Amino acid sequence: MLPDKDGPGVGGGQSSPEGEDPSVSLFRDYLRLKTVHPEPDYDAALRFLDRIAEELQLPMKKIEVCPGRVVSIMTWEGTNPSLKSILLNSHTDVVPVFQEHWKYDAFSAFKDAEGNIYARGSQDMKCVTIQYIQAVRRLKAEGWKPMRTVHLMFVPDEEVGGHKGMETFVKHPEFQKLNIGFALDEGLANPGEPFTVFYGERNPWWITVHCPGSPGHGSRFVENTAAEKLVSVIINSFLDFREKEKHRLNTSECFTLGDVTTVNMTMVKGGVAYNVIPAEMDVSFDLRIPPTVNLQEFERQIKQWCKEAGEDVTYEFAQKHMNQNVTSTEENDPWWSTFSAACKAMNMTLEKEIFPAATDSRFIRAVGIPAIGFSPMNRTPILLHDHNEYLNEQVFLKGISVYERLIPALASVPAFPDEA
Ligand code: MET
Ligand SMILES: [Zn+2]
Ligand SMILES: [Zn+2]
Repeated sequence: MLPDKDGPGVGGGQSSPEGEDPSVSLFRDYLRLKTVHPEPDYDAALRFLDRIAEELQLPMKKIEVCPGRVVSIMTWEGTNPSLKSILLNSHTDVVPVFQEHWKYDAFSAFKDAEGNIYARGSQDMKCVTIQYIQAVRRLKAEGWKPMRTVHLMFVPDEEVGGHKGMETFVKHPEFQKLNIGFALDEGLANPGEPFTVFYGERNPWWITVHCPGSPGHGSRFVENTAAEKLVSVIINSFLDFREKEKHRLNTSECFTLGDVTTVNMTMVKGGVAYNVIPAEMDVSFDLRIPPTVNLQEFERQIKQWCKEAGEDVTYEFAQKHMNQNVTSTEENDPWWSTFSAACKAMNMTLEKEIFPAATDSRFIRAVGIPAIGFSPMNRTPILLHDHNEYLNEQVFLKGISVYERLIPALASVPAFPDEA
């Protein structure tokens, strides 16, 4: 089959490849925008979203949270706008690709004979962005109106830690003005029939351990070297702990990745020449810690590991998320019960988990707003950040219908006693 040569389509589907659902064409157009790190083309995404807002006839607000980093919000005002609103969140950026490992150009959104659409962002999370948009488009076309206001939010820089995106924006007065009661954000695919939903996340800690030591000539037995401390930190502490956690995950039937701590050594630095013993070596780790772990105790453990490696061994954090809020999935919680009942009514089975990586939901939960991570992709291998990331068009289309039911359900949650 020849690669698809159709140019970018338009939202209404005016230039869809023949026989293709216009929602699929719109999805593929969006996938072709190179919002890829390290230099995402955010302007292209903003132009795309501007056009959508115009088509949907929804007002769009843009807030530049940091230079060149704009959060945009399309607002569908509810019939009772004083009630708390519903947030449909998605990030616009995607992670880099190793093109040589891809079957197709990662930004061509090639669709194969089975309807699998290959592109960076097809699962993470451009699918969800377009699903929200198309669900809203259909609901508007049907003449339905929300009671609670619905905000569609498009955020930059999630994939690089959210510092110039959601982390900053949740503290902005414009965020508070949105008066959000409940948020939906990204989840993960599920290879089986059920859908996975995430009610919390592991805390990401990015840590660098500095190991100073005595320098000297590479031909001698110098005492107290940086390398000896580095080995002690790596082997006797972090990686030992890593093995224990891996064992805990592999021997427990009821654990998923989100229930244990992962540790990965991701960077090592140090040294200038073969024959010069360096005065310092640094090692960095990516840690992901479940919300059930006592973080103060865990940091004491890290401090102890460093101390055992040498009195002068220190550490610093590049990322240290401390908030452990999780979202209620009790049946008496009005948001959860509405969400789960709507899924049940569509015969969907849900698997509740802790998200193993990190999303912008952690910042939303940290300011006290309940958030559920959910990307409606079942029968789909988990391929986010991987080579040959794809999503089947039928799964994608089904997801639009899912939001077409979820949005009205959530926007109709009756006023709480404390709401105006
Ligand atoms: C820890 S910052 C978040 C970046 C990315 N989503 C990850 O989980 O690695
Ligand atoms: Zn994502
Ligand atoms: Zn991601």
